[in-house]
Amino acid sequence: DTGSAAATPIDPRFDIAYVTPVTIGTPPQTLQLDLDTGSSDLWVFSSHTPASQVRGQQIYSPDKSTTSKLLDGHTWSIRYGDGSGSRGNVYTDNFAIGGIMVETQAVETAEEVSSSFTTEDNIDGLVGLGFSTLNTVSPEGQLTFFDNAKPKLDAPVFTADLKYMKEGTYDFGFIDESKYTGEITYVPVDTDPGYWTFTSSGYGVGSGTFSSSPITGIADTGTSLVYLPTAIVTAYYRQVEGATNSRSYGGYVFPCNSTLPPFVFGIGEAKFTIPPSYMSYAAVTDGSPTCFGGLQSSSGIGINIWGDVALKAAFVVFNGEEPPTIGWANK
Ligand SMILES: CSC[C@H](NC(=O)[C@H](Cc1ccccc1)OC(=O)N1CCC(N)CC1)C(=O)N[C@@H](CC1CCCCC1)[C@@H](O)Cn1ccccc1=O
Repeated sequence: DTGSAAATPIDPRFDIAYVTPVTIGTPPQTLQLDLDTGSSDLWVFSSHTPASQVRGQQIYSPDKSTTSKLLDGHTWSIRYGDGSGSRGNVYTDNFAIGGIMVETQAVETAEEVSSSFTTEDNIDGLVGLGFSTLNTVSPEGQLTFFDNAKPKLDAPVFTADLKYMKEGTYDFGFIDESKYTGEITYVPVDTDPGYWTFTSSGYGVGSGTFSSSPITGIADTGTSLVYLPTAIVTAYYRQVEGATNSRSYGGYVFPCNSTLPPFVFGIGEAKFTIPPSYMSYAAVTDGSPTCFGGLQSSSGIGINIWGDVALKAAFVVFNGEEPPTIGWANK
C-alpha cells in the first residue's frame, strides 16, 4: 500500500503546528491530528474528555464505532516538552491515514487534557511517529501507526514535505520523486531512547563560513521551532540588529523590520538553507513590532530539536528499515 495526506498549518499567521485528517472506527469518524515524530502515543479528544476541557475539537466516540474494543485495564499519561499533557484509557479500532488502514490500532482516549490542548481548538489529538519504545501505555506499551502499517506498505518509509504557511503532505510507503530536487542524503538514526535522532554535519550563518561541527538532535514534526546549542544561537543573533535574549518573552526576539541572515545546516556533504522568512517566526503578540526567532537555545531542554522551521526547508524521509535512517533532500 501507499498513501498521502495533507499537512495543514493550524494558524494562517505562523506555522505553529500542522494537522492531518485521519479516520477512526466504523462508520469512520474524521479527526484532525498533529503527526509528531517527537512522541509515540496516538491519543485523541474523546467522549471520555470532560465537556469543560473540550472547546470545538472533534471527538472520537468509541461507543459509536462497531469495531472499537476497550483495551481493559490499560491507561496512558504523557507530558510534552512545552509542559502540556494528557492522560486516559485505551481502545483498539480501525484507524487510517491517507487510505492506509490499520485494523487494530491502539487509540488512546483522553480523560484529561491540559489547558493548552483545550485552547488549541484546531488540534483533535496527536499521532506519535517516534519509535514505539516511547509509548506510555501501561501495563503493555502499544505500537505506533507506522509500526502497525509498515508490513503493508510498499516500502517501510514515510516522508514529510512541510511547507511555509501552506499545505504540505505526509506520504506513507513511497518516496515521491516530484517532491524534491537533487539527491536524498541519508544519515544514521540512533533510536535510543526512541526519537529520530541524527547528527548534522555543521552550520553556517548567512554567507559566513560553514562550521563543520557535529550537532546531534532529533527531527521533530511536533515542535514548531529549531532548538540548538547556545553557541550557535548567539552566533546567529549576533548578525541581527537589535536582537536580545528576552527573559519575558522566553527567547531571542528582535525588531520585526530587522534584516535576518539565512541559517544553513549540513547533512553529510549536503547543505540546507532556512530562509530569513522562516527565521522570523512570528510577532510576539498580534501587531507587535517585536518578533520571536525561529531559532532558539536548547540549553533548557537537554536535547537539540530540528522542528518545523528546519523540516519545512527540506523533503525528509523517515526510513523505517533496519537499521532506520533519515534522508534529507532540497526542494
Ligand atoms: C521544546 S519541545 C516544545 C514542543 N512544543 C512546541 O513546539 C509547541 C507546539 C504547539 C502546537 C500547537 C499549539 C501550541 C504549541 O509550540 C511551542 O512551544 N512554541 C511555538 C510558539 C512559540 N511562540 C513558542 C514555542 C513540544 O513539546 N513538542 C511535542 C509535541 C507537541 C506537544 C504540544 C502539542 C503539539 C505537539 C514533542 O514533539 C516534543 N518532545 C520531543 C522530544 C521529547 C519529548 C517531547 O515532548
